Formats: sequence, structure tokens, C-alpha cells
Amino acid sequence: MAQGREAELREKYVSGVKTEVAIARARADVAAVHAELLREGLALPMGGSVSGKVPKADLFVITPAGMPFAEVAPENLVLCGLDGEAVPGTPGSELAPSVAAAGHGYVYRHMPAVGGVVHTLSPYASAWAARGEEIPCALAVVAEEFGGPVPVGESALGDHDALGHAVVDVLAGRRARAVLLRGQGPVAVGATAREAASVAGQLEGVARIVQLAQDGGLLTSLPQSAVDRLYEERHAHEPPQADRPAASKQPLRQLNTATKTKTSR
Ligand SMILES: O=C(CO)[C@@H](O)[C@H](O)COP(=O)(O)O
Repeated sequence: MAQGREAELREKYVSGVKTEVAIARARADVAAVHAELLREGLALPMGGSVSGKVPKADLFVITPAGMPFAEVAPENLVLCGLDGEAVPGTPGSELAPSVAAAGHGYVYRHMPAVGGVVHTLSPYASAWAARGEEIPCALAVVAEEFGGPVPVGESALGDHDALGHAVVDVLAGRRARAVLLRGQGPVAVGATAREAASVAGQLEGVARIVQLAQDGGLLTSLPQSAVDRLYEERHAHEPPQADRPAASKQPLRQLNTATKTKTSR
């Protein structure tokens, strides 16, 4: 790319000291999230992607393509515009962003309250995604955290833009802040990358517990009235719904009465 054009693009995206500081902060946070996911056993050595939006800028930083999570550092994260294209001339721009970058950008464009997206291949949540099975709302913590069963989304495998569409289609305007992409794995969102990672951790925990319960026999989903009460209590002290990621109107699939879920084994 010609130097003039490169400078013009850099000026367009990266102007002002505040933005520079915000980018540096996003780089540090997102790099730390990669390390934390590995430490907590929530990630494979490689695979999946994590991004964090730069507040008040149409920019985000994301995992470089094909890079083991253990090697991710603030300076090799790729700074992208919301179209998922790397910003030339910035640290990390010599690397390609994750193939999922356009999908992450789509989420930021369509869910303005979201500031972090985590697609991590944590074992139990990924196993539910591999089966394309929603996680039943059989425990209070599932109701509190996700406001109902953890939903499944359709990902067109190989079409990485589809990750963004699937996340937005399932989560926008809903309670849940995580979706199990069929045949791909879980994606969690939050106001920041750290918050999205925390949702991914809760998701993995409930995926494991409900799997253990299901292995033991029939599951009973909580009645809808209890799900609603538990969710509302847990989120009562958060900002108004419009400012919350994936703010809720209704859970994706309502269970009006206590239902028995037949186990798959
Ligand atoms: O999304 C997944 C798996 O679900 C990843 O494994 C990506 O396919 C890896 O691509 P890069 O992020 O390395 O480009």
C-alpha cells in the first residue's frame, strides 16, 4: 500500500491520544484474557478467537490467525476496523487477523452494548455445541446467568462472517449472553472482553454440571416463573436493559411449565 494512503488510513482510525490509550488498554486486556482462558482450562492451545472493542472508536483488537493462545501478546493482537480489516501500519498488522474478524466486527456493529466477544473451545460447552443441543435450564444458576436454556445458533461452517450473523440473530434482544454454534463451539459476549470471558467461564461450568446431571437420568427444567424471578433478581442492580449486552425481552425458547427433558443416553 502506498505510504500516503497508509498514513491517511492511520489518521482516520487512530487519531488522538485518548484513542491511543484506549487501544493500548484494549490490547493489554485482550492479551490477558487469552492467557486467562488457557490458565482456566477454557481454551485449546490454538483455535477460537477473542476480541475487545476500543471504547468510543470503530476499532477492535483480535487474535492473530493461527496463533497459539500462549503466544498472544498486546503487540501482536491485530487492530481492526469494524469491517474486520486490519488497520495498516499498526502493531500486529503484519499478521492476518483471525478468520473470524469480520464476524466479530458484525457483532460490534449490530450489538452496540457489546464490547467483547470470546469464541473459546472449552470442552463441555463445545461438546453441547458439537451435538447442536441447547443446555436445559435445569439449575438456578443457568436461569440467573442466561435467563433460560443456553441457545443454539446455526453457523455456516467455513463462512466465518456467519459467526457474527449467528450470534446477532440469536442473542440480540435476548437474555442469554452466550450461544452454542452448532458444529463450531460457544461464543460469549460482554460489555468487555473480560466480561465475555467470565460469561464463557460460567457457561463451561453449567455445561459440565448439566451434562453430569443428564448422564444420571432425566432432567427437569425449571418452571418459567422461577426462571424469570431468578434472572430478574440477579440482574436487578445492572444498568437499564438497553445498555446491557443482549438485553432481555424474553428467553429464546420459553418453557411455560416444568418439563422433563429426556436424556440422550
Ligand atoms: O473458529 C475456530 C474454530 O471454531 C477457529 O479454530 C478458527 O477456524 C481458527 O482460525 P484463526 O482464528 O486461527 O484464523
